[in-house]
Amino acid sequence: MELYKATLKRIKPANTEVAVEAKKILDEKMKPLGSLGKLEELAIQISGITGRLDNTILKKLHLVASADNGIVEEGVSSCPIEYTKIVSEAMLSKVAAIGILCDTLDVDFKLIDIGIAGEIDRKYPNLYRKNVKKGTNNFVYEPAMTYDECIKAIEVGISIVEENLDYDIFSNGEMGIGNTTTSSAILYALTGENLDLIVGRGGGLSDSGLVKKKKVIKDAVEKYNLFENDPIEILRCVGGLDIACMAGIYLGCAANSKPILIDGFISSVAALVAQKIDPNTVDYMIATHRSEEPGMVIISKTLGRKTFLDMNMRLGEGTGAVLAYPIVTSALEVMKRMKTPKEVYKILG
Ligand SMILES: O=C(O)c1ccc[n+]([C@@H]2O[C@H](COP(=O)([O-])O)[C@@H](O)[C@H]2O)c1
Ligand SMILES: Cc1cc2nc[nH]c2cc1C
Repeated sequence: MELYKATLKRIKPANTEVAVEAKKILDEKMKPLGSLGKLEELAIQISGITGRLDNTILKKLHLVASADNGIVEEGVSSCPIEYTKIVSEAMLSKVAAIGILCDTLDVDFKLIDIGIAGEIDRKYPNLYRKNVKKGTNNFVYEPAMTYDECIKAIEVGISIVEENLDYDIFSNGEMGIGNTTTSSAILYALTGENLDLIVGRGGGLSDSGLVKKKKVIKDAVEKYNLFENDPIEILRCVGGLDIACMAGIYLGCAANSKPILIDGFISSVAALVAQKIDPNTVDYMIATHRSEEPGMVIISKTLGRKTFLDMNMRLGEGTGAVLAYPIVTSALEVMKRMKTPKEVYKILG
């Protein structure tokens, strides 16, 4: 609880003066005003985040939070429950998508067991063993976790960012069968939007499964009286340990002036939780790809951040976020290396 409270005290808005200065520098380059579109926006945002005009991304860290969800007992996922553990190990062994993308794009990768039900017996150098609980409770019958468990998972996210402050930029993702149900429930409680616009098929749910998924979400949000409730109460009643940990990662990045790339649906819902805890956290977040889950439209509107990749992806793991690294890196290189017309004339004699 102490780390959570102390971190909230340290979160400040990004530096708008430096962002304005960055825009001025970009406007002077040899190009029509604003013609590099999103690349310019990214360079300006990152300048505001770090408070510097000479940003280089050398070290990139991708964090995946893995956890099981008790709500899967209700038949809300088509995926085998043991996949949370098996796919997590596949990621660590670099045979699942995210391990391969991180390898390809020179991104360091660490996985956090924040609540996997099974035990990972093998040794992995990049595994954080921070299990708070062996999967959450089924929220149909009781809150997914206690207040203390929820704060503990958030604090793990914060402390892992703080252990890795030698990195220039972070990204996150998750693995957890059933987590499109927990994230949809949070999104519903936070926004009160139409359930049909929020709830999707996740890993590939049947028609009858989808009806059940909407019903358990609606019933739980009403039962626990979550509309307009405090974000921690929403998170602990119907959320997941993976989402709590990612919310902590966003808070940790904001408190330490580090940019963080958001991934798809679940990672974006965790971003909304962090936004609700402190709206200034959004200054440090970079939305990347539009997941195919239907609720992404409402998330973008609520977060006020537009995605720039549309790859028809809905895997999770942070795959969309990691694909954005070359674009973000390019934005900073352009800002640093492009010249003004005067400089170009001088160079070319
Ligand atoms: O990130 C996304 O946008 C996304 C959309 C749909 C599914 N997923 C992944 O699929 C799993 C959850 O699906 P489900 O149907 O079990 O709730 C979980 O491991 C997520 O990483 C991820
Ligand atoms: C195979 C598989 C891989 C995943 N990676 C993230 N979520 C996943 C869900 C499934 C089912």
